[in-house]
Amino acid sequence: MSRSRSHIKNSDHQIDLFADDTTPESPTMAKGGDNMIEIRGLLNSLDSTEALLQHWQQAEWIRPLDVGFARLIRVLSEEQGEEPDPLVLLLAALTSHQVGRGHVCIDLGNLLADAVQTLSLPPEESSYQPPKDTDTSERHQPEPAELLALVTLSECLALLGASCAVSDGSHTTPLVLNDTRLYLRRFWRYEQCIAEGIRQRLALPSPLADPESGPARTLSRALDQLFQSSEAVDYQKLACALAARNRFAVITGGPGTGKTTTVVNLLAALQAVAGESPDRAGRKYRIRLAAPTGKAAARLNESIGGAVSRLPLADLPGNVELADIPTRVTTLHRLLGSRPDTRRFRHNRDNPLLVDILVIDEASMVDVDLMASVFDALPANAQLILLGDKDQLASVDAGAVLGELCQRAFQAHYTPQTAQWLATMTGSRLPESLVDESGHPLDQAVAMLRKSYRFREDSGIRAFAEAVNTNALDRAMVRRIREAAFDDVILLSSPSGKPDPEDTLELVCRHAITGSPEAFRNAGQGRQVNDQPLPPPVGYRHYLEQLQYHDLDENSSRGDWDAMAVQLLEAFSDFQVLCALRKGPWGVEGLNDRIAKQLLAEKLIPRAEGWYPGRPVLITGNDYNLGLMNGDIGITVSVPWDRTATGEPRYTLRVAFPSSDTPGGIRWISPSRLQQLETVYAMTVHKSQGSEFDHTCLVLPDRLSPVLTKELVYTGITRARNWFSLITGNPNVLREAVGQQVVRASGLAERLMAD
Ligand SMILES: Nc1ncnc2c1ncn2[C@@H]1O[C@H](COP(=O)(O)OP(=O)(O)OP(=O)(O)O)[C@@H](O)[C@H]1O
Repeated sequence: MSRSRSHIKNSDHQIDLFADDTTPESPTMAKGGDNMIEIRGLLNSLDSTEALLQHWQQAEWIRPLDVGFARLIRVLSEEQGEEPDPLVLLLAALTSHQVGRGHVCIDLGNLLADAVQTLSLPPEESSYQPPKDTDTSERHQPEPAELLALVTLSECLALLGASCAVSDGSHTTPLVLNDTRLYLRRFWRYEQCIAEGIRQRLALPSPLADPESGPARTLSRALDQLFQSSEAVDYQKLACALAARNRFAVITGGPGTGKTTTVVNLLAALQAVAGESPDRAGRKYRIRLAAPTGKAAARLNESIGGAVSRLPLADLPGNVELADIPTRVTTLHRLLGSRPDTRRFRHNRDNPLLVDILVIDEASMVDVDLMASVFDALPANAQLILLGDKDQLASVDAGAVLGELCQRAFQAHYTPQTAQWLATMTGSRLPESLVDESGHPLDQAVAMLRKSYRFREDSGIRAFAEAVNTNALDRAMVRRIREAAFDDVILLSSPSGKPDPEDTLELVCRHAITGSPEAFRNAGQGRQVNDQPLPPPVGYRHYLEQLQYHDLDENSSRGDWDAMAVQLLEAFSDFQVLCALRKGPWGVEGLNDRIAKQLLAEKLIPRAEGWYPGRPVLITGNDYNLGLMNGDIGITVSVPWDRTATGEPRYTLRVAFPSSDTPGGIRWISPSRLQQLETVYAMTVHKSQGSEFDHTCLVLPDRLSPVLTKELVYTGITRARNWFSLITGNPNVLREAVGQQVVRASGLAERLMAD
């Protein structure tokens, strides 16, 4: 079934063949010219298209994986007796490239309308010079946008539609075309699975839907006991009611808006309903709590215990006991049963999880692959509750599931029926602006918490984060921060007052050591949090001095060393430098190097390279044998547990990690056993998701790059619990960064809204 591709051999043929095309001709085509014909000619043969892809790979614009995928399409097509169209190969490679950039698919309309923006190619930091290859040195090697300017949407759709490597998903092909979205099959399937899992749960009837029913009355009584706020509208109570009614629900909110508090109350209310339900004969729900990373799980572990212990259990219907509300949080990988060397989990549709309710915290970090695995492993009628901050950076891997599901959360779009039900159940009347006759079923399952209980009204961290998030960061706000008008936020820049990279990077290093308390208002003195005095902000000197001056020795017990390591890890989490980039002087690599050298110069560490006491490390890949997860942080300590040949104690280095099994416990691991790690004086904002630090310093580079976005700056600011410092190589970069927003291509929201 070989097909000729003469229709794109030259533009005359193309115009004939696509005479009914409504897409306007591109200006480049209208201009015509030799160069255009030459560029177009690259799509005449498979070999020249493959050579071009390889050229882009050499330039590190696309990955070997992307070129390999295009080659696979060619091989599979040829096996079926079809010569694939070179344009199909090109689109296959670019779709794979987009997946590598976090997109679930490529929207061909957007691609052809603005290829540079859609693909981010060539990358802004690319310094590539074309190689002097004998075959290619004379030929112009076009950029993707130049090539794509010569093709039309209908041409792409027609060629993809005719290719044996592409289908609408109804049979197995490596590419799936859905309207104008082109997917790698795997990612189309993930999206299908998630959409199906949500849709099916939203359609399940709820015993709570009738406010007069027994279960609904129990829920209402429980909510009244659990929420005794005097506010006109208690959004936590509303969120709780809404999430209780649906087998799928999302609760989103900024830092400290009470997501943990709300979910604990929700679980108590659901157990009260179970306890009173004759169908269940007093059997409570099996509930599991999970988070995408070890760090996020540990943080929820810390906060949930307190919230559970404050529950007014005695006042609740249904004989709810403490043991009915879980306090142990596991990672999603552990819950699903990850296995080495395969992305398939032990729990799946053939071996579902034994759970009635699953709560996933920090759900913004869950990519489509993992989310699809969750739906695959959940029993069909199990309830799924996602918690997270919709405005944070999306997952590192493809997808922005939480963000998409919460696209309409701010306006809520509750139907009058939902508003009435909520009023009956909670006694709170929703503002009219949140009610919408044409609200969609998904809207009825999404709740947004709108009041921060962690940050006071006058908090700079809160004001700064809100301004970034709502596009309200103006000069006046920046001036206020610069002039230390807030207690908790400072903006530091080059002492010379001009953007000077060397000066500013020096400043970052000095700040990283002391935390610059003197730069904060009143030198950071005199603040109180929950009526307790708050110590001033610190830098890395704080934990390194704890390590230098500890008084343990060979006679100290393992328990003493564990206790010291717990304190050390806690002290380390009091400060963290965050940055946007990985490479270069403003990235993790450059900053780690510089900060380590400065710490060495100050004699806080004995050397700046290799392993040494005090070296903090971040695990960058899951290691199931050691039980370490991507994102875990450990600190290197010299311990006297080895023996010399004569039996004398000998000090060797071990890395202390918080134990994931025993709260407050420590695991000591020999550095030689650790595989994927990096020093963590500086950490990317991406890696910091799910973590919080008492004092966070965000370093922005002196030039804009595509990774610098509003979401990144917001996520960086909201990692700070009490103190936040911003250091920027160029003040304009902050303004420009918050003007850039992450938009990830995906069809999930549209699929769910299409019903
Ligand atoms: N309704 C409320 N009234 C008073 N204090 C509250 C209320 N809800 C939450 N808090 C307090 O606010 C703080 C933050 O609450 P919580 O940890 O539940 O928020 P969160 O949204 O989960 O925070 P994070 O951003 O850390 O995930 C806690 O100290 C909690 O006790």
